[in-house]
Amino acid sequence: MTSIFQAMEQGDYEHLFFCQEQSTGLKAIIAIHDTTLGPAAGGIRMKPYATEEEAIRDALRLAQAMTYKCAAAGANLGGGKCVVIGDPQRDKSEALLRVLGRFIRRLNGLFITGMDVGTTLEDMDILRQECPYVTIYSEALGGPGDTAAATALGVVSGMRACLKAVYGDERFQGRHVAVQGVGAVGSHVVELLVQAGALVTIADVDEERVRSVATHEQVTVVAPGEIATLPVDIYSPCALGGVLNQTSIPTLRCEIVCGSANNQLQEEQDGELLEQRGILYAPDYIVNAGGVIVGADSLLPGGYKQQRAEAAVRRLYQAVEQVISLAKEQHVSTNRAAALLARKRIEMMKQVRSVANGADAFTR
Ligand SMILES: NC(=O)c1ccc[n+]([C@@H]2O[C@H](COP(=O)([O-])OP(=O)(O)OC[C@H]3O[C@@H](n4cnc5c(N)ncnc54)[C@H](O)[C@@H]3O)[C@@H](O)[C@H]2O)c1
Repeated sequence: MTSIFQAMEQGDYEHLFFCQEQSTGLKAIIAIHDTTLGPAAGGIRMKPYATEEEAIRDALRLAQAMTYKCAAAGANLGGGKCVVIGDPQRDKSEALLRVLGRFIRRLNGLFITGMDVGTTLEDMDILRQECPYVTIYSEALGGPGDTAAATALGVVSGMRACLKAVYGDERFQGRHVAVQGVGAVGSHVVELLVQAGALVTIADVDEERVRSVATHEQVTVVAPGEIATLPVDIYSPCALGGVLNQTSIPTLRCEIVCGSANNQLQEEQDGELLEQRGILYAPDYIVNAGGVIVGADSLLPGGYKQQRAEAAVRRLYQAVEQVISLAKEQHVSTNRAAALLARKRIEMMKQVRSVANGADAFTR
């Protein structure tokens, strides 16, 4: 890696914090990318990184991705990430989590957080004892609880915006959706689609999962290898990343791709391949932002309120609508339009901030 300051300068990062505590073995890095739109939001990832450099790189990369996610999703949040160096099975302890909570509390709301790979909702409950800036925690403690349902609501709101753009009608009646992966998010997506009157086909490598979800008469099951190429209105990847690539895109037979899986496009240019095929792609990092949006609600006056949080998640409809219209206007793919939209929002608020600073200077 180039020097740390060079890396920060290249990606225009605001802060990089290193947290160390001997008795618990805590070694954590908190990257704050951009707080123009609001406090930096991002989860806590715990992984046995091979080197410190790898951990720093991951924190920087993921924090930047969060800036774009929040901005494009219309949230008033910036981007950050915390990575903890260690094996979650072996090295995680209550004391380590509480110390980390204290470090995050010291940042005074600059960074708000929840779980990610290697951390759980139970871990967040422990951190929450030390730090009010942990925004995803158990319902029993007054928090939003597991965010899979909110993520699914965001995905289905994104599907509605896509249906409206493609067919001029956002309703699901008579529409056919193929859901790939019916885990935490996918199972909720299926439930919402069934309620809305869609025909749903599902596939999962875990047969137990398939059995538990295929209980409605509107739901049919196919083998995992078949789900992506069904002739459907919407293909919804809710399992793995990289499913949209040079090999898979020519075989798709859907009008819309909209699902929760992270990093669905193997390469940025796969967005153009989808566009050339006339398939509308709802950028994954926008439609799967429901969890982050729900978390931010915990910070509002009176604490977490489910109805208010769900209303905010439903507004992902408008975020997707904006991306679709910007893509048309600029003749770019929807994934490029999402990045443009994110940059536009950040630039707009940077200008507002400079005006505010000017006014402050004047009154002083
Ligand atoms: N949970 C959230 O709130 C959330 C938020 C944002 C993004 N995401 C992303 O959404 C995706 C799903 O998340 P989740 O929390 O539901 O995970 P999960 O592990 O609960 O569910 C994933 C499901 O996909 C199945 N699967 C794996 N490989 C498959 C294949 N080849 N074909 C069909 N099914 C397969 C698994 O058996 C599992 O049931 C992930 O990419 C995740 O990163 C989740």
